[in-house]
Order: sequence, then C-alpha cells, then structure tokens
Amino acid sequence: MNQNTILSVDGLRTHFYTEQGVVRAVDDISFDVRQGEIVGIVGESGAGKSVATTSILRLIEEPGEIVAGEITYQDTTIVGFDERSDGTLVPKDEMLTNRQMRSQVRGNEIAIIFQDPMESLNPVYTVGNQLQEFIELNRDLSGSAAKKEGIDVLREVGIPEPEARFGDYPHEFSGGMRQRVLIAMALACRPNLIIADEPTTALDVTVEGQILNLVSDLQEEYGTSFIWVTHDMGVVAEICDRVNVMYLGKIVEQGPVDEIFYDTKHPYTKALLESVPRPDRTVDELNPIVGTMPSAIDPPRGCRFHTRCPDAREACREVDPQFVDVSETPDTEHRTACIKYDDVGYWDSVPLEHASEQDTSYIDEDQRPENRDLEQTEGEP
Ligand SMILES: Nc1ncnc2c1ncn2[C@@H]1O[C@H](COP(=O)(O)OP(=O)(O)OP(=O)(O)O)[C@@H](O)[C@H]1O
Ligand code: NI
Repeated sequence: MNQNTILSVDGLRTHFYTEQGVVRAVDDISFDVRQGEIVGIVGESGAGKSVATTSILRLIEEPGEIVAGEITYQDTTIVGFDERSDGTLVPKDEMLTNRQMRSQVRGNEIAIIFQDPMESLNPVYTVGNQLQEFIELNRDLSGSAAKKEGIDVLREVGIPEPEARFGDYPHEFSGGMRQRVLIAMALACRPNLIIADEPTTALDVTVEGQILNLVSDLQEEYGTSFIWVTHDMGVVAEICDRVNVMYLGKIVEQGPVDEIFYDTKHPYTKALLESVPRPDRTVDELNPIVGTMPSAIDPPRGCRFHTRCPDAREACREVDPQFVDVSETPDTEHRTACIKYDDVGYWDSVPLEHASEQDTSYIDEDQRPENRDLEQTEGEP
C-alpha cells in the first residue's frame, strides 16, 4: 500500500439477492485512493460503479449485501470480516457501527454527490436553508456563522450573487447551478474524500466543462481526494489522475490515466476508448462496443468480457483472468485482468469467432450459423 493511501478497497463483493437470482453487482474489486488525487471509476451502465461507491459509504440496502472484502478508511474499518473455522465470514469487531458511519464518516470525512441534484435537494426548502442546516449539523457553527459559511461556499463554487441566491428554491437554479450547490454542500463539511457519481452526465458539454474545471481548482486548493464515477473516458482524461475500468462487477484494468490512454492493455478499455469522442479523433472513427453487457446474475465463465471481446480465444472462456502487473516501470502500478498478459495458454488457443452482434461462441464450432453448410445436412433423414 502506498503511504499516502487514505482509502483502500480490497476484494470487495456486493451482491443482491433477488427472486431472479444473485446479482453479482460488485464481484471482487480492489483499488485505493491516495491523498489529494482524483481516482476514476469508468464503465458502461450496469458495470457496478454505483454499487461500488455506495458500498464504501455502507449505503447498500436490501436485498443487497456486502458479502466479502475489506474497506479501510485511514485507520478505521468500514468493512471487514473474520473467517470462522467453518469458513463463514463474520463482521470484524472493529468494524464501524452504522451510527459511527453516520456520525464520523459520512458527510464530514467522506461526502457523496449524486447525478440528480433534485434527488438530494428538498424542493420545499430554499437552497440556503438546506445548506445552513447541513453546516450546522456537520460543523461546529450555528446561526449566522453557518449562514455566512454557506454563502462563502456558494461563492466558492461560482454561484453569482450568492447572498441573493441563498433564499432561492432549488427549481430556481439551472441544472449546472444546482450541481454547483451540491458540490458546495459536499465541500461545506470540509470532507477529506468526495465521491461523485456521474454528477455531470445530465449537463450539457459546456456546463460540464465548467464543473470539471471547478473541481480541478478545488482539488488543488484543498487537497481533497475524489472518486469520480463516469461512463465517459473524456471526463477521465480531463480530471482523473488514476482510473479503474469496470466491466460486469470486475475491475479489468487500473493505472495512471496516461498509461491507460497511451498504453492500453485490456480489450475492453480499448473498446471504451474507441467508443467515445476524443480530441485526436474524428467522429467517423467512433466504434460503439458490439453487443450488450450480459446479466450480472449469470455472468459468462472465464473472462466476463469474452462474449464481446474482439480478441477472445478459446482459453478466455475457461480461464478466470487474474489481475497482473503490466507496469513498465516499478512505480507506475498498471494492472490488467486479461490472460494475454498472464501466459496461461492464450497465444496457443484458437480465436473465438463472434457472429456480428450475437454471441455464438458457446455453440459448437460446426453448429454455428456461419459454418453450417450442405455437407452437414446431407446426413440427416
Ligand atoms: N437494488 C438492487 N437490486 C437488484 N439489483 C441491483 C440493485 N441495485 C443495483 N443492482 C444491479 O447491480 C448491477 C450494477 O449496478 P450499478 O447501478 O452499480 O451500475 P452502474 O455501473 O452504476 O451503472 P450506471 O452507469 O447506469 O449508473 C446492475 O446489474 C444492477 O441491475
Ligand atoms: Ni451508477
């Protein structure tokens, strides 16, 4: 572990016990966050990004459950299990209670900003009212001091005439301004870590750019760490220092942003990069990722991405890829879970054929639509 690590997530699994089966939303992920950096979690819809971040705050609700792993924030155990002699896992004694999570961690140490500000802001109270109450609850300030702090923080996130806007209701703010209010609220408690779950997805590109600039500035000024959740590699390029690429409950690649962009290892990361606009490419060069993500209830065996992977081979259906270090230098910490880099039979194995959008790799070779020919039907009655 790096000495500046403030949060470490190790082997986290969060599952949902539904009538349809067990949803393996987060299925053994490990990553960390260091002081003052912005760490991205990127992936398509349903990859498990939000479940991962809500697990960190222990906000997972029924039928969901954190079933394994450790989450450590500074010296405190947010999640941890001891193994009994019969193999069952029991929560560790030192694990924070729900009450401690509420009073010591959420809000004042770790704050979260959600995608939809209207869900986090109460429409019947003024923005100033909510901000002031939040500050009074979480900091040692009351009355006019809390109000002054609220106005200051609104000014800081770039809300013009904050004194006047303090008495406005949430609906009187534009989408971008509401998002700034949420950032103000998160900042008002001076947290050490802010988790932002797609906070700019609903905004137009210009406003998104302004918010990202604001976050970069604040991050520099306060040294706050961020976990930034997004499906957009462009956003990752703009603000993140390191990134975790998630696919179907797993992290498939992690490392410094430059490495991930210019020395991409995992085929899924490559596909994600090719599917979003980049300043160095024209729109014509965009390639959407073929197919849809399989269900997290019954994920594919072997590598979970093999059903859509352009590089998949037979071995990818069998071997569960381990996270391997692909760093060129000792301190880069670039890892990926793809058997190409793990020398476990990939190169000797036969490429899988992907029939356009539909995955037929589970069908016997000679039964695939493209291989069925007259010779085979001859033997039939
Ligand atoms: N309450 C729940 N009950 C059952 N399954 C759930 C629940 N919440 C999430 N899931 C499942 O967990 C998986 C991961 O969901 P999650 O919301 O973390 O994805 P995401 O990466 O955040 O996607 P998006 O980009 O759309 O926000 C999905 O298969 C989702 O259906
Ligand atoms: Ni989400």
